[in-house]
Amino acid sequence: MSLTGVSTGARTAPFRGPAARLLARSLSGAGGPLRRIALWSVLEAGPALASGWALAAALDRGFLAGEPGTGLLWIGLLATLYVVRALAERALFDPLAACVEPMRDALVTAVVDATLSRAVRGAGAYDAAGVSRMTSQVDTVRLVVGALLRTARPLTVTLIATLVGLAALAPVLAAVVAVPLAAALIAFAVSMRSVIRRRRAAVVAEEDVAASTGAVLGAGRDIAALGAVALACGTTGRSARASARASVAVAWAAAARVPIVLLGGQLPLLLVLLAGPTLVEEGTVSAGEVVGASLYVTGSLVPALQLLTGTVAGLWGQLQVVLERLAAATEPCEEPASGTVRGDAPSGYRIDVDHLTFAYGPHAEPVVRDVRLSVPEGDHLVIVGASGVGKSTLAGLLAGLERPSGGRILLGGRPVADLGTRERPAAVALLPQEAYVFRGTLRDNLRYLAPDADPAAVAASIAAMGLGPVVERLGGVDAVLEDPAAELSSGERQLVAAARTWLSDAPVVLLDEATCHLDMRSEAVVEAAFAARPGTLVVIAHRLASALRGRRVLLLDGTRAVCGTHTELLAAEPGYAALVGHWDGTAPPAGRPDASAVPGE
Ligand SMILES: Nc1ncnc2c1ncn2[C@@H]1O[C@H](COP(=O)(O)OP(=O)(O)OP(=O)(O)O)[C@@H](O)[C@H]1O
Repeated sequence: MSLTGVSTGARTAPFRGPAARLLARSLSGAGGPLRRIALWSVLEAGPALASGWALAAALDRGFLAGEPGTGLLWIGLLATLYVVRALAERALFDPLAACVEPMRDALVTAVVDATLSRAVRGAGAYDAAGVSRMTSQVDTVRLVVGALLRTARPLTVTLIATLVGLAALAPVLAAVVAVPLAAALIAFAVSMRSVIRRRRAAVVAEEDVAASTGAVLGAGRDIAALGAVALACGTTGRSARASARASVAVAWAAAARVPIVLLGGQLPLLLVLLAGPTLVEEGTVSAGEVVGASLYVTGSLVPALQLLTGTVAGLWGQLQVVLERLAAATEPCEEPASGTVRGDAPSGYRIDVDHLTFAYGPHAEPVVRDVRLSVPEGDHLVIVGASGVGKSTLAGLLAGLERPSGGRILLGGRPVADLGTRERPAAVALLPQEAYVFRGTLRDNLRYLAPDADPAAVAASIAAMGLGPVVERLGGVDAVLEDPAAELSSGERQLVAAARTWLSDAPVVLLDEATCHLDMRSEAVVEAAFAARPGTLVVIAHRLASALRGRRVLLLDGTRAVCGTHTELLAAEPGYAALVGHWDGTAPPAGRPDASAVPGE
């Protein structure tokens, strides 16, 4: 099983499709630093280009020709090139950082954007653990790209410079080296397919271990109570063994690359040494050129091939797999109805709930079952019920955030779930428990749903919510909230979010325990302000006082939805009386529920 749902199929070619596009997108602003890196790489290539050539000259024109001073001069030149390379390597760190750090920011932004837009559009559950896992994968990409720029780049430069240097020194020896080297590079490219396939399988297997271990740890008490320890251990053990097998397969793929170094590095050296004496005798090459060619092979080619088949191959495979997973997770989801109302716009804002049923999965028990309800324009309805009975689910359905599994909800005659992403919050404002105050001024926060609100309207919303002391403490509505989570308490954040909703034009407001962090007095102020605001108010209550303030109460008891006034429900519904008793400890008097209430029948 893959946690991110990425296929483990046979797609093995490196950097195609979404993974390549994601990498290109994240590096799109790095043109300048990449050009600087390329420039410094040319200087870095000096020793690889000139080492064999300088050594051959030192021997042929210096030490072997009885001119040790000239020989030393050539050796000195080579040493200078090494110093220049060291300086170039040092200068590379700045452009490297300028390349990978913005890339990390771009990837994190893409991950968070995709997760938020999926959650907002209802295309997937909000997955905080997934965001955390993906941001750690982003860090892996940053580290691997940084490491590849430090290894693969000089490696490529070295390979090219070595071949150029060798060809300039002794073309015949260059030909001897080039043929097995080309064969080795082709074998390497082919082997990378299997490396990436095996590495992908290893990552998926690791995720399986994490998932199965997490499931077992999360249900530890249940497993112990069932006496199913052996069964649970068997499951996680199988995942662990599969992961170990996948890791061994990766190691075999790495080991299988050793012959590539023998083919592309050691064999050319052998050929140069075998052919050298004959070529020297024929006068085709000098002794110094044979030694110089050997230095090109042993000093540059063999280390480069070792680096290529070891570190670089591993990093490349890792980058490919991680980018694939990030690309799958950050694929944009479709914008429903391009933010417009499908079909006709709602006429009015009466809510009609007809045989509404909703389950969180195709095989799950319905949380909301066959509910019928009418909420006329301007109503003040309070929804109550035991914890977990489905109140928030119903609120989400009324706000059009969830689509009914059966039945329908009409707002002004139009299915609320069909409203576009812009019209929906303008028609139905859902204020949940977790108030979100974003970074910026208080004024921008308050006017988010009503960008045209004038200062007087903003001041009215502040007064209506009793937010004045908070605004004063922060230094006015234009004070910038740098870190709202730290600067405001949970209750203050709820007040800001409430004022924002109060200021909006939404004709229907749903308060889903939106005042749970306020004291009773502040909660009364907020609910009274919303009740006095034109439009419909639906409150999910967590206190008796909220139920008492409503015009009607809808009781969810898990099997039915019963609607009536507080007095009527108290009289006729033992479940409601029990809830009220739980809230304030009083015994319910007798009475009769509202006959017009529309429970599931
Ligand atoms: N996204 C979800 N996926 C699956 N099940 C869910 C999801 N959200 C809620 N549930 C389940 O649906 C049921 C109803 O949850 P809901 O939050 O609507 O109840 P509630 O009455 O609002 O509870 P509370 O008063 O504790 O907030 C619960 O059993 C809950 O575990």
